Amino acid sequence: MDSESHHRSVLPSVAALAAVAYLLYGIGLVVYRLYLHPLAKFPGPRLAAATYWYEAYYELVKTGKFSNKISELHDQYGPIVRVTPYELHIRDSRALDTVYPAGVYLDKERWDRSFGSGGVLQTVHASVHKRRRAALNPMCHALQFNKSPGHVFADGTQNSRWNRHVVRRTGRTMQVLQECALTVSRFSKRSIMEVIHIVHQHIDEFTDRMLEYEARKEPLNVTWAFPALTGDIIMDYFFGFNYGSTKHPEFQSFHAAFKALGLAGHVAMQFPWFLPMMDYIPPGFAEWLQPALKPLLDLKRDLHNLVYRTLNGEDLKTNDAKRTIFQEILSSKLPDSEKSQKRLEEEANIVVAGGVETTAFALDIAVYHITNTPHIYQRLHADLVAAFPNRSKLDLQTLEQMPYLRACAMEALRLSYGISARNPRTHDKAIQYREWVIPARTNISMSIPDVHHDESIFPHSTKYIPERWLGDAKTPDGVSLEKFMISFGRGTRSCPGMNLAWTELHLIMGMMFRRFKFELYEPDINDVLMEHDFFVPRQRADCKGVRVIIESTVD
Ligand code: HEM
Repeated sequence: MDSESHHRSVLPSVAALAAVAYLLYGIGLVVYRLYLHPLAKFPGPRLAAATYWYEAYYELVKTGKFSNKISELHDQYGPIVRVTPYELHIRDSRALDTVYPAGVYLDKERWDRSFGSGGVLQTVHASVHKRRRAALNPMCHALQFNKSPGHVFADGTQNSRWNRHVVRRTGRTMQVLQECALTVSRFSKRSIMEVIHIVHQHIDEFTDRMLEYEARKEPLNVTWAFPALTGDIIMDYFFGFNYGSTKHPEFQSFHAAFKALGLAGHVAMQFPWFLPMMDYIPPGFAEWLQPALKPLLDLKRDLHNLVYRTLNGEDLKTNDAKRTIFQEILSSKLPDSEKSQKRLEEEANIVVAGGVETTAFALDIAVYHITNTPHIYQRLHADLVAAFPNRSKLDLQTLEQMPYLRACAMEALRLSYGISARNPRTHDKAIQYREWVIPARTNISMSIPDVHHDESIFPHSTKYIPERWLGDAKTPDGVSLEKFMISFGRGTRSCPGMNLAWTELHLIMGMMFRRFKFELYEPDINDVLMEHDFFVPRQRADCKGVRVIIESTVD
């Protein structure tokens, strides 16, 4: 036999051996996961315990429907279910403190697969997250005040050993604010006021656009308009410039691009090669494939340039905000490896992604339900008229003290969820949950929509009922209702953009419901209902968006 034919005869047997070895490995892995793995004793479908293809089927084939399936599994198996080979999901609002304990930095696994490892949101390791988060905090209006070390505040956060505590301005933290009285209120007002003129400026532009639609008697699609507004605010706030989306005739913003990305996060989660591959696709080709991606591709290009030039010491702001996020990170104590071009770009992308759609969707929900429920509109409008007899002057401080406005915003936040994805944490120690001992280093997740639709806490949970937040709102067993409003997450990884989001909600809702009244155009509840869990909640693909006919109020 010559050497060529010898090679030909050997090759198939090598391939066959490799195939057999792979098959045996696969069988061994499945047997291990089903019978020998420490999670083997936990309830759940065997297929989900055996392979990630179970998750992949519901996320990819059924398009973002694994969270629905998980709800069905909880109905069948109880409050704790093994949903993938290495993950337990809990549906039990009372377990929040166990999974997201106050002041404890925990690992968060797998989100880096969907979004890359550079942003704070998807950082896996607790120690790295802590450093990255500290570098961002000055941008997020962290408020610091004296309180004894170890003190646990009403929002569940624990005071650090430096005798300082970070307070954020949310409904929940109002209790914290009460605890520390005047000192914090003063700091809080000052920090918000540093950027308030920029927010006001964009809201004024938005008001002009509303007047334009009113004059033309044309319905305004707020589902498209709000991301333009929140996008301009975020861009100015973090990067010192904006794309003028609010002024754009069609409110061109990142919204269409985020919508078009839809499944991409789930694809990347299942196939680790997907994200790196995307980096190699020339932007022009990506835009040709999916024109809706243009604004995000522009953003990517602009952020790349901005980071590059900032790294070279240029000051590139076009507005009068104090510093850009890049200057903030570069002057932080992060090691140099954390200040690379790629890392800064990924961080920048994540704050845009985190701040634009979340706030906009909460506003959609508010506009839809308040307009659709006349008694809510009437009460809110009457409150606003009483607080602001002069319709053209609205100030944040007064708006923040209006209980019904706040209740309307809380209900919008509750029904918009923030993030619909399972929110995982990995604890270093074993955890006791009911009769179960969850082994150390297990990936445990809970989901915000589950808590927000817990009927024992929020009766008629699918309904928009601001009144549930009025007065000293409590659960039937006397726990503050705000403990279960987790749109901004919980614990050390909770949303750092809360201050800004609340400021936007107060000012935008205040302006809209003081100065205008609305009529829904072709109302469709599906415009504000989650159909797909694409990490953030997404509506049915054929939804046209919340559209309103605008009329200026005369009082
Ligand atoms: C209504 C508005 C918003 C909602 C409901 C919301 C919700 C959330 C949630 C649920 C998380 C994840 C928390 C976790 O992993 O436990 C998060 C994280 C984050 N959000 Fe927001 N967000 C909002 C607005 C904003 C804004 C305006 C910004 C930017 C200024 C922002 C920036 C971020 C960032 C950077 C993170 C990652 C934090 C970390 O992992 O430490 N968000 N947000």
